[in-house]
Amino acid sequence: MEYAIDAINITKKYKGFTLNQVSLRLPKGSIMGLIGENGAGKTTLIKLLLGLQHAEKAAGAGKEHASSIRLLNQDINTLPVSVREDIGVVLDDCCFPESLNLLQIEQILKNIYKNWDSASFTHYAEYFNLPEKKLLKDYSKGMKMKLSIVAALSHQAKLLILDEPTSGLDPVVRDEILDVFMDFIQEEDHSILISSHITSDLEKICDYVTFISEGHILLSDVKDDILSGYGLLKCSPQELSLLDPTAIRGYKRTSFGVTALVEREKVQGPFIIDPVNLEDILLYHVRGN
Ligand SMILES: Nc1ncnc2c1ncn2[C@@H]1O[C@H](COP(=O)(O)OP(=O)(O)OP(=O)(O)O)[C@@H](O)[C@H]1O
Repeated sequence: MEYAIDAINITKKYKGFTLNQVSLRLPKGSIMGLIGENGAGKTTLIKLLLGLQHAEKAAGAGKEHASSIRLLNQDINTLPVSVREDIGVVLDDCCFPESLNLLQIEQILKNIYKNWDSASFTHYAEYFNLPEKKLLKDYSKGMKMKLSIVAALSHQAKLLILDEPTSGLDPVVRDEILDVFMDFIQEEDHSILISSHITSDLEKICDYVTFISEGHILLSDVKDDILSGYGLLKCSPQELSLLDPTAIRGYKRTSFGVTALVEREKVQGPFIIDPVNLEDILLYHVRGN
């Protein structure tokens, strides 16, 4: 399988936080969602992938400690400018000068990107109803986010890396943005990594999902396999204690007994297991006893 992102054993240490030997592989042609609680390490991981932060040197000499980040088949440390242009980035803060308007920003971007596509920029700016003459400082939060997305989509990128591109936006705008991402992914060599707290957005568009918590990857797999492989089991504490412990990923006490996140195939017996969503999976992994 070819990977748009192939990151192995990435470690980053801050005071009080370690992103610990994280690996992440995004198959070419697909969308992966990155889900985790506040402070889980999503932005740190994204910045490492983009080379905006540097990972720690590998701990040992052996192959099992080897660490590398490859984007579009190139090592991040030696990424040619031409490949950098193939990566569209949206970070959670808008990085354009506030004193400029849309047209002035386009002039700057045109000079930066060799593959700049003015027609695409105009198309997406119109699609998102972005005013041409208004200064950026007078844009709403949603407009600024849309502008970042329009820019990322206008230099013929093959890989989009998006840090919370729909956070703080209303459902209508989010839906418009998700449609644009779905459109982008129609090209078979296009791929997207997207982090979000809005798990329903990720549930709509992602092929793969990676859960991260406290600097560790909890789970990374095909979204449909995750959703069909896990379920919520309501039972008594006694029944829970009889289950294979490895089947239980977390549980909460309720007024009726307990509700547990379980791996369906490891549960024997006449239990009814309810379907689960991505939010439940994160909550039970992180907060379930
Ligand atoms: N430059 C930095 N210096 C020190 N600590 C940092 C730095 N950047 C991030 N951290 C710490 O790393 C941890 C992970 O932060 P990160 O921003 O990656 O989380 P996140 O999953 O993106 O969170 P959120 O969902 O709130 O945006 C936090 O404890 C944060 O304080």
